[in-house]
Amino acid sequence: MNKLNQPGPVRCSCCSWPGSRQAQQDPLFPGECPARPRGSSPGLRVMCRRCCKHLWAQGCPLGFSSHPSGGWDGFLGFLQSLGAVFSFISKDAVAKVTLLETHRQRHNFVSLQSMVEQELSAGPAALRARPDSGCRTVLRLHRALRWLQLFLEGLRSGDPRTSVLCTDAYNASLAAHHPWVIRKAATLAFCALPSREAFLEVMNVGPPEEAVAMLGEAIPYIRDVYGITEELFERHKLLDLP
Ligand SMILES: CCCCCCCC/C=C\CCCCCCCC(=O)N[C@@H](COP(=O)(O)O)[C@H](O)/C=C/CCCCCCCCCCCCC
Repeated sequence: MNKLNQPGPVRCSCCSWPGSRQAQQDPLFPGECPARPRGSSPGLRVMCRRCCKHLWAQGCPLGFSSHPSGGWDGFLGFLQSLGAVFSFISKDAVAKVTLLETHRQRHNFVSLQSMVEQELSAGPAALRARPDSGCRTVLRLHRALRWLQLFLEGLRSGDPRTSVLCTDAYNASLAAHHPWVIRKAATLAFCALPSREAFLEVMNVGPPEEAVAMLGEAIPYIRDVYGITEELFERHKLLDLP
């Protein structure tokens, strides 16, 4: 039976995220993530989950639930598997995802858009004064997503120097928003990154050329997700939340 005609929630066959009613009624809703990788790497499953533009744009509950069906757990596990040198990064990511998940459950947000609307309802000044708002937390992860996009584009290009790729991606995205000490610590950590082969292998989608092909499919979705968030935050003047 067509997934759109099924009673109950439609689930992405890739990540099992249950689509919202709005998403289910949308003829564009694919019922599965178009960036579905063929392998089972937690890191890439997460990338895939997070990069389904339909789910994100049309009702994915913020798109970064830490619930197993939400996807972040896998990526964070991947980050943690990189070792102690990356723990200050993974701890920050875990803290931010946990905060967002708490907000999502408390307020029943069904989408990024609904979170922005709700948090702005008290006025922009009140939102700017909140150190724990969902919007400022999403903004930090949104900037990290830009890093991810640039880094994966570099990996796909064939350049074997992962540390250089990572540093360049960082300098073109997150670095401008970090104090000196964080920039130094991040740049040092990047020196400990595994090789390009190891990255492609951990994606677990087969030989390197298949992993590269999968990146070619997934990166456009990352760009879309980034663009959707950027446009939303720009429209509401939230791109410089302190
Ligand atoms: C809406 C977007 C959803 C999806 C986003 C997915 C992005 C996945 C990419 C990377 C995961 C790492 C997440 C790191 C988040 C860093 C956020 C940040 O900028 N935090 C700083 C500011 O926070 P506040 O103090 O204002 O609350 C914080 O000071 C930073 C702490 C740690 C250093 C962060 C360095 C980030 C380097 C990112 C590269 C990750 C390297 C992984 C190697 C595979």
